[in-house]
Amino acid sequence: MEEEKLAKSNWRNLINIDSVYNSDRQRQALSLFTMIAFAILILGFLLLSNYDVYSPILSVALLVANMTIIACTVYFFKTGKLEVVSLITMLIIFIMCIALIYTGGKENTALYWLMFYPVVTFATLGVKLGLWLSGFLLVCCLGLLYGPNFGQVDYGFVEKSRFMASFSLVFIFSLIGEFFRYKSHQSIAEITLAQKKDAYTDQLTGAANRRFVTSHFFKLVSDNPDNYLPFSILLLDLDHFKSINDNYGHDCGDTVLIEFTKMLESHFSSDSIKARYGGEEFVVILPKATIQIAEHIANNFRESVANTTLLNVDSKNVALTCSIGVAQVNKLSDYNDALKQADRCLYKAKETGRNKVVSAFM
Ligand SMILES: Nc1nc2c(ncn2[C@@H]2O[C@H](COP(=O)(O)OP(=O)(O)OP(=O)(O)O)[C@@H](O)[C@H]2O)c(=O)[nH]1
Repeated sequence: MEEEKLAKSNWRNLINIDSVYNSDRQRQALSLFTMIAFAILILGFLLLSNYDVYSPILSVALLVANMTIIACTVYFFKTGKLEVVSLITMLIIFIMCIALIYTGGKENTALYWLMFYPVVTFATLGVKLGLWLSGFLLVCCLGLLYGPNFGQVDYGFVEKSRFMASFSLVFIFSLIGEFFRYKSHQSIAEITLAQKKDAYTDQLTGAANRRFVTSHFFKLVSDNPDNYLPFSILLLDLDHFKSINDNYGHDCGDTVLIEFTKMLESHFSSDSIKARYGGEEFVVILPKATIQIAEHIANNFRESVANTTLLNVDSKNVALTCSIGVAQVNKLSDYNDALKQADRCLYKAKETGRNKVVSAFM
């Protein structure tokens, strides 16, 4: 599609792929809460069966971790703030991991329990935050296992080195897995956006098509009615267009449609929607415009079409005009009725001589 043709088509910026991002968010939420369910059970079980063996520091850390993730789950269901909940949960589990290494857990087996941390952090927080939190835990492990003694338990040399090696591998593999998952998700999102834009674009003129209006624009209006309603519909139709095709050929007819679309783009404000509804029929939607304003704008446009050369054949200008029917939409459910009204007005404009604007207001 020519860039020039679409230069002013800011309707394309209205197209989004929220559904793709919502399904990724759903994946993140499902991962987090399934893992949380397991974590609550395991932490509860460990605490109940080992409270007499664990050091008080570890028992308190496990209890606080369990209470916090239960509170976070409740908070998520009340507010839907997934990112905040994921971050708080992983920070609390981070502190629990430090307490585990520091105290050694039951019979100094704490190190085994740390392996899950990078896997869960990358899956729930993504590459950047996963890198920060898991990387920081790796550094803390290094400090606690090989650094100065702050009262932490002593692990054997072989145990420490094997743990560091395997924990680093889990960290690196989790990072690689999440990085490429993120990259492929981005490509899928870009492909989906391109396909969606393509599906909503009229191939000949580069204007929006009818599907854009009924599938996408309607949703925008129902989500933000105050930004759009009331709006006016202009139904535009080129006069005697068939004779252009018959006299100058189909390619010339196509050129006229493209030039007419460029006129629509340049004449109407960038927040209005201009769509080709089929053949030589176009719809312009003017947000927050009453029928009186729309009728005035439509008349200006009709005049400028009549005064513009849309087609020049053998250095001769071919005169073209358009007829326009106008109607107002006060609520979205009225759209189809208003479109029929605009269609009746357009028919009247054609019947009464063409190169006219007829509005449902008159
Ligand atoms: N070149 C070209 N012609 C098209 C296209 N789509 C529809 N048409 C032609 O548009 C013409 C529409 O003709 P009519 O519906 O009779 O309307 P009209 O000649 O404009 O007459 P009035 O609307 O009554 O003024 C037909 O000849 C279609 O073949 C297109 O994409 N390209």
